[in-house]
Amino acid sequence: MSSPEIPFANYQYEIYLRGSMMNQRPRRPLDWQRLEEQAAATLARGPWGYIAGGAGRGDTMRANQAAFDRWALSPRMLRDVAQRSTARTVLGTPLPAPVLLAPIGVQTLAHPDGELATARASARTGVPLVTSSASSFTFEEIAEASGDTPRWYQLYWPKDRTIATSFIRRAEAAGYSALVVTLDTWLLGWRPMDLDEGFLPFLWGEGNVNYLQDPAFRALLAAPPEEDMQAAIGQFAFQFSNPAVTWEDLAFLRETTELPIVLKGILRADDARLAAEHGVDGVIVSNHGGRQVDGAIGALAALPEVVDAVGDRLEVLFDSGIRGGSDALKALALGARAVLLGRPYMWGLATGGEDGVVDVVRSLLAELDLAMALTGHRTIDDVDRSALVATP
Ligand SMILES: Cc1cc2nc3c(=O)[nH]c(=O)nc-3n(C[C@H](O)[C@H](O)[C@H](O)COP(=O)(O)O)c2cc1C
Ligand SMILES: CCCCCCC(=O)C(=O)O
Repeated sequence: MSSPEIPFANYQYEIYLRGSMMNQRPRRPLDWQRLEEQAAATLARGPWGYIAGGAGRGDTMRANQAAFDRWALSPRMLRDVAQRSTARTVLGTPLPAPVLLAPIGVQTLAHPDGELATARASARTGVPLVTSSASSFTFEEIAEASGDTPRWYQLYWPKDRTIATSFIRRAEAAGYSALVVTLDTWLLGWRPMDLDEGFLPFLWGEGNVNYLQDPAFRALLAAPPEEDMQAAIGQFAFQFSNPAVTWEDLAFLRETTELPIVLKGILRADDARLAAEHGVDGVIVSNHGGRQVDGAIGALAALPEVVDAVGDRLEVLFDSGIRGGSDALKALALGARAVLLGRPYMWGLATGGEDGVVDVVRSLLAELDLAMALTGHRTIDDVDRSALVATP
């Protein structure tokens, strides 16, 4: 396990010390709302809309935030929190905290170093990155940049199984230790901000490097992409997603890899039970950050029923709406084994590249550590639903 550069609890004191002794202020706002505003001012309209935007009227994005407001932390006192740890093992891998960086595609939209910067930030903080199938650099390049920190690979399951198998083999060879299969984005949601701009970064433009360099993909082409890029991109657009997949197809993935398989996008107890019956190792309760079904349930509102249904059979992770340490603690208290951070690290990337992502991750870990301690818990395993009350 990689160790973070600075113990989380010391982070805020380091900031105060730098301010008072050296007159140095943080390079970027630590408040993520203000960081987001800075990112908005940094990015061009298309990339900004793509990253920040949601489906339809944005009701699901709002529901994600509202779901956190329905729970309040209920702090306990005098419980000796001097010695504590946020460490937790997730899918058999010890981590400094139950936090990962959610798969986010085409990160060069936010910064020219894209996923390489995020991967280096992952290496510096010990917080794993989940590399997207729609990454702007190859899985191999990103794996190398993430050093010894554990990393997971997210699959957008292609139509042709030879490509899926090739991607999985490449991910295994590059040292990814879990396979995340995203279930909620076989078709792209209705995204007015992108439609207004006519902006769809991952499908057109220069194509997807992971496909263009893949031997199984290239074998399907009449001419290599270097000779006929138009046809290669057409084939990529056709292959990229397979809306015909059903639960029965999971057997193929289970037979293809021994990596733990995690299904991302589960929002119901019955689907969670099906996941358990199909032999997967984990699920991520997520609505894709409100980017897919407008009017869908806030992701946190779905978490308790999924944990109650399958929490004793597989690991239940959570994303969609984490905007600070208290949010992470609420999700963990509701039974999430770990949480994934989404858009906020893109605001760090947009405003400060690798350092920007490091700052966002460190502030999340520091705030989580403090929220854990100030509510009277020494370890994450001590945190359960008794830490919460439902708000009236
Ligand atoms: C710009 C952007 C691109 C994304 N790309 C992917 C992707 O390639 N694969 C995936 O599984 N999820 C993707 N997601 C969804 C995230 O993994 C995660 O579910 C979501 O960001 C969580 O919501 P939040 O950012 O509001 O917390 C993307 C999200 C954003 C904002
Ligand atoms: C067929 C849809 C692919 C979407 C890839 C990127 C993504 O997940 C996003 O939310 O945008």
